[in-house]
Amino acid sequence: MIPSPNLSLSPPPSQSDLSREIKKTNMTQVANIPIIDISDDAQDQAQVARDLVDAAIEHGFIYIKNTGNDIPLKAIDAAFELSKKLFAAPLEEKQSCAIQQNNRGWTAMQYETLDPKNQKVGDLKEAFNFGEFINHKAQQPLPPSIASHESQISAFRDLCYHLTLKLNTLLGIGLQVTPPDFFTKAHLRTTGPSGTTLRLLHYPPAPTPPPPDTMRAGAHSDYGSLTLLFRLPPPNQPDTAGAGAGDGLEILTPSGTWEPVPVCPSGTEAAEAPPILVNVGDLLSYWTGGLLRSTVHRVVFPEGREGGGGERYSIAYFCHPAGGVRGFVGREGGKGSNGGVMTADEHLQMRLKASYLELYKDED
Ligand SMILES: O=C(O)CCC(=O)C(=O)O
Ligand SMILES: [Fe+2]
Repeated sequence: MIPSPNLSLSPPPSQSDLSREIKKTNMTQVANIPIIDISDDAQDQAQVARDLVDAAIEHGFIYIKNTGNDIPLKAIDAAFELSKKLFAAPLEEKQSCAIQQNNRGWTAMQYETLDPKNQKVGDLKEAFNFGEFINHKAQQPLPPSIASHESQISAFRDLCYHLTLKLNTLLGIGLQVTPPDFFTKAHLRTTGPSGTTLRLLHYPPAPTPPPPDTMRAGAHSDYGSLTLLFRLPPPNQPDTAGAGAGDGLEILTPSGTWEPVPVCPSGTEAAEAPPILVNVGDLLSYWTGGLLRSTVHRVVFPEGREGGGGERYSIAYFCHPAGGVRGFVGREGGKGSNGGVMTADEHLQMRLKASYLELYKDED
């Protein structure tokens, strides 16, 4: 059953144009994404749900206060340590786990092109995708340098899984879908295997000057329903405002401008850990008739910025509904096996084919 979100929901009033203009003349306008605390069960959950939905409608991006209640801060630190270890491993080790059409494994520098229509060369990044685990065991080869951390990776995936279930539940409540747990059920592991992927990303230090026509990650929207993004603050640099704002991640605004998304937005500078960034992906946007916005984003070289040009690590958790769930009509016009409506898996395959030209070169 396809949910029918309450389309009479109207976006919250946006910041006045005047204040935007004033800010623009003084400094880089950073994205005005709200910070929401979903970790405090004593809060009015209906209100938290409405706040989440409002942010998902207006921005498609939401900062989740990182209190450590949902994902212990130590687990995030340990995941970054693991990522550094993995990417520092010898090339042959990573090559032995090269990405397959099941979207699992290592993608070399410039192997993926997230914006194939506009990019002349692939993204200047490498990544490692972990697909679903079964009984805490990876269903794919792991590089020897991190093989002993299999249970740690599985546990981190589980923490992300539970956080996305919580977010899906709140979005269902906030949108008043019928039944309210519609999104949650579609994402339960018991509903079936899914394309959900934990992805470690490594961007090498930016060359000076950055190569022309090259992006760290080309402009794209995410393929799944929700994405969690963990980032590290750029060293030695406040990233909240000014010419050096952000770590290179930018979102496309409805007016067509790019706005940096700081790792530590204003008000969180003193927090023990940066907030977790959540964004709506294409599937959740299609499911809600476009009400929730799947915002286009990219990672640029920090041109003219003092910090952020060094090596960069991030961790993304792409949450997908069970692969057999139907109901997706892509704006790309892809056709599913039963006419115009795709399953979650069919949609994922369509998107992977567009960004991994080499991996699918032998197919039509
Ligand atoms: O590395 C980042 O900050 C963002 C990466 C991203 O958008 C993606 O992998 O989909
Ligand atoms: Fe993305």
